[in-house]
Amino acid sequence: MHESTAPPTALTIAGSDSGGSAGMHADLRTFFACGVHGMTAVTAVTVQNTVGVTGLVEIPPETVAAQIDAVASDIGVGAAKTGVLASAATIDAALDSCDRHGIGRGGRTPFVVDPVAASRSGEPLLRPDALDALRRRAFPRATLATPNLDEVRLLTGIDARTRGDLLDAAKAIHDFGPEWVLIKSGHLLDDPECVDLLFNGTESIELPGPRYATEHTHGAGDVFASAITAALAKGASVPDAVRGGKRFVTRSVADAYPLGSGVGPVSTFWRVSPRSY
Ligand SMILES: Nc1ncnc2c1ncn2[C@@H]1O[C@H](COP(=O)(O)OP(=O)(O)O)[C@@H](O)[C@H]1O
Ligand SMILES: Cc1ncc(COP(=O)(O)OP(=O)(O)O)c(N)n1
Repeated sequence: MHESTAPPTALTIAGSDSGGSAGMHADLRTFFACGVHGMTAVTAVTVQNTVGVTGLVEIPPETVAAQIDAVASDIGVGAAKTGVLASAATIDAALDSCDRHGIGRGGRTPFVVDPVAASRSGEPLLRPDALDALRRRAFPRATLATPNLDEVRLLTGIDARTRGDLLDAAKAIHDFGPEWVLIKSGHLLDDPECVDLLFNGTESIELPGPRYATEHTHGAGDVFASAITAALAKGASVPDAVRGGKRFVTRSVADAYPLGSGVGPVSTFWRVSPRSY
């Protein structure tokens, strides 16, 4: 009998998107494209398409924890990331399980906290009580936190409007306890480029990238965090994983495609089926 070696593994603790553009769907497609076996702990089911989110049903917190326990105890988790965490109760249950399995700072397994708070069309994906739980439980365990500028505003009150404001934003998030912080610049619409900032309390690294004139960027943040998580699962350092993730998401935005009548997704299959360049 032929047995091959198992690939690296990564876990996403996230919500589903019925439209297939964001959330755990984007995460799994990115893990696949990066050669990593993807696993899921589903936190919420969203009713979502390219126009917006019209419903969200939370999975019971104990079921979220049970999913993490099931895959960590049997398959093993090379790296983990979060997406929609829904509520304080889900964050507490998920972080208790992560603690049991050495996921996050102080453990063996790198942990990327993407503090998704709302859909791009503005519908909340997080209960208000979850913001404090993110600060109290999730960030102190994070190897890397990856907020966008709306999430920075919600979590810190800092309203970053130019590239020059990103370091203050990174410092404020870093104060909550993650080892590294990645501030994403996609929402700086007046900036001709998309230059993100990586910070660890002493070192700050700029991640340059072009800004493409496309409205189809649904799922960009999920794809970025998942590509980073996949690289961490393969053993990359945080700066190398983030540089690789930036290349991956930039190419994904370059190949973004229209879908439905609203905002289309970034492409996660450009390595298999490239459209541009
Ligand atoms: N129009 C664009 N062209 C190129 N890169 C983009 C564009 N919009 C966003 N990005 C990049 O996609 C990644 C996700 O950024 P952002 O949109 O800020 O996060 P989120 O999807 O969580 O709101 C970042 O690396 C950002 O620089
Ligand atoms: C279920 C679900 N999870 C996350 C998001 C948000 O996706 P993200 O990539 O962070 O942001 P946008 O690129 O869509 O702005 C979502 N919509 N649904």
